[in-house]
Amino acid sequence: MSASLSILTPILGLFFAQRRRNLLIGAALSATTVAAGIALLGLSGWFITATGIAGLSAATISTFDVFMPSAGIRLLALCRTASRYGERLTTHDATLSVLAALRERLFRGWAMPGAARALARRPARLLFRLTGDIDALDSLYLRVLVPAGVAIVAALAASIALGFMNPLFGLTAGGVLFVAGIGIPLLAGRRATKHARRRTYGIEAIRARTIDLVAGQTDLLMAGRLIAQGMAIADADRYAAGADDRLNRIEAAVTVCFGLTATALLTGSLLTVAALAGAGRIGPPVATLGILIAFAAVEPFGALRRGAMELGRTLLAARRIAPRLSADEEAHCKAAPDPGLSLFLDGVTAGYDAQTPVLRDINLDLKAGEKLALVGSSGAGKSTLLSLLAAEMRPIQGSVSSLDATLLTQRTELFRDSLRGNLQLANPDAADATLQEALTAAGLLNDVLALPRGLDTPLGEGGMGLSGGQSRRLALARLFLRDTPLWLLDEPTEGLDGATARDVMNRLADKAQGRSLVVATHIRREAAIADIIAVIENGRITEFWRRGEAAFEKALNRLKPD
Ligand SMILES: Nc1ncnc2c1ncn2[C@@H]1O[C@H](COP(=O)(O)OP(=O)(O)OP(=O)(O)O)[C@@H](O)[C@H]1O
Repeated sequence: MSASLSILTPILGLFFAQRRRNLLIGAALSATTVAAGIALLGLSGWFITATGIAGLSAATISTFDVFMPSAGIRLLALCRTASRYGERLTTHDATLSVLAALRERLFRGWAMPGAARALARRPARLLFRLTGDIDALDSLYLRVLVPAGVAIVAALAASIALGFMNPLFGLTAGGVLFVAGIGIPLLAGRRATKHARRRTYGIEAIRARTIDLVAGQTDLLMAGRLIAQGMAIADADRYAAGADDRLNRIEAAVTVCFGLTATALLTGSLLTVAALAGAGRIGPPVATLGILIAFAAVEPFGALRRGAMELGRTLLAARRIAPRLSADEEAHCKAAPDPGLSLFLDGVTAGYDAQTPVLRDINLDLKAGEKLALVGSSGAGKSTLLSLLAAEMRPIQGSVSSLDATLLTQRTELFRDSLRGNLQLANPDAADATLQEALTAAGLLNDVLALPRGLDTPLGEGGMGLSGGQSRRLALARLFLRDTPLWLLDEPTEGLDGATARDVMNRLADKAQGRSLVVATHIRREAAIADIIAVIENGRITEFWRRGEAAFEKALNRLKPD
């Protein structure tokens, strides 16, 4: 368990690094609320009993001071209300702002090179990290740490107060409160971890399968798998519900344990104060005070019940998020090549798993400003090489260094946003004039100006509302807005008609002047832009020709004609 708790260290570090003052003030106010509540209940009990006894005789009725205790009760009541209000304000504000910062940090991590591939492979899982896991962390401070701290303060305060009546009484009550109050939530947290993890996986599966059902409805229907997919969702639902059921049982067991502890403590306290009062060591008002203090000291432990259940979920969330927090950002940054080079690969082996490398022993360098075409049959490893250069993946062996690069993938990724929003992804600060310049270079400005809302035209999911050619030109305009010294293009004109494709390539060649370019292609018109052709077969570079060499033209002529 201590190993599990150590997982919380980076998360706690983040909490306290960001809003240390507010979190500490919140915890202090929380402890004040509980201490005031215990004192209020104890003092009220003492006051009622003492007043009743004083009223029994005419001699004491006139000397009994009712003003001080009642003023004390009013003060404690006010203090409790004010500190509870202040605590809610401070702790919730601090927690929410820490979580917002954490969400931003994770999001930035996933916007880095390398993350797109992971996101594409496990979209549901990563979405859950940003939503469910971060939400689970808000329990860490509010429902686990603060209640645990407050419960310890309450146990200490009760132990000291009862210790004044009888040291053994104080020690025993404090011991029971500590052992049960902290032990039960820890045990429950430990038992809940497995089920919390299952519940999380179940919910992830429900989300992923439901998205597949909605997005792939037509394909599923054609393959006769629609009902099977529905059943797969029901399976995931049953799995999550089973885990939920186990968690509810654990929660119910915690409630029973806390109830039994509270009853045992109260019974013990009642018997102890009765014995002390019987022996004349304390009077009836102090006996009432003792029982009520024990009664009030149990209350904060009730709040830990929820925390105990959340502990499993929180530990799991922390375990999943912590590596991302400690992952050094430089790990994803590529090394820069020697001056004068735009990229340098030395003995590179790479692949999607270490057992089956896709690229083997690749040695390649490209001077700054040179343009390289990667050709080879389908599945040879061209796109994989581009991913390596874009730092989307890391080599299994060897080293890769390249200048800052922009990757234009085979698919045009357009979002449900305005045309302007889709363009500004490449350069969030770009003004309309810059966007229009990029659109002109991509040959799309006239089409955009013909639209009634121009740059404000909303696009549907996946760029719906634009033709294939227009979408590709929009992707091109986005590339032009990225002023990086190296552009990586994966079949940039695939799927376009000949005239549009030639136009796109001319515009690309224009804009690429002075930059380095690597284009993965099967088509002659795309490779024709290059100074060098590298042929990849089965993950190895088998040929390497420079413009001017006879074999360069031969290699070009082997490609698919325009
Ligand atoms: N995300 C992935 N996970 C696992 N294997 C992959 C992944 N992407 C590609 N591969 C495999 O890696 C090998 C090389 O694929 P890659 O896409 O690099 O080839 P390519 O030369 O670009 O092909 P094409 O010309 O058809 O685009 C193929 O066997 C492919 O199945």
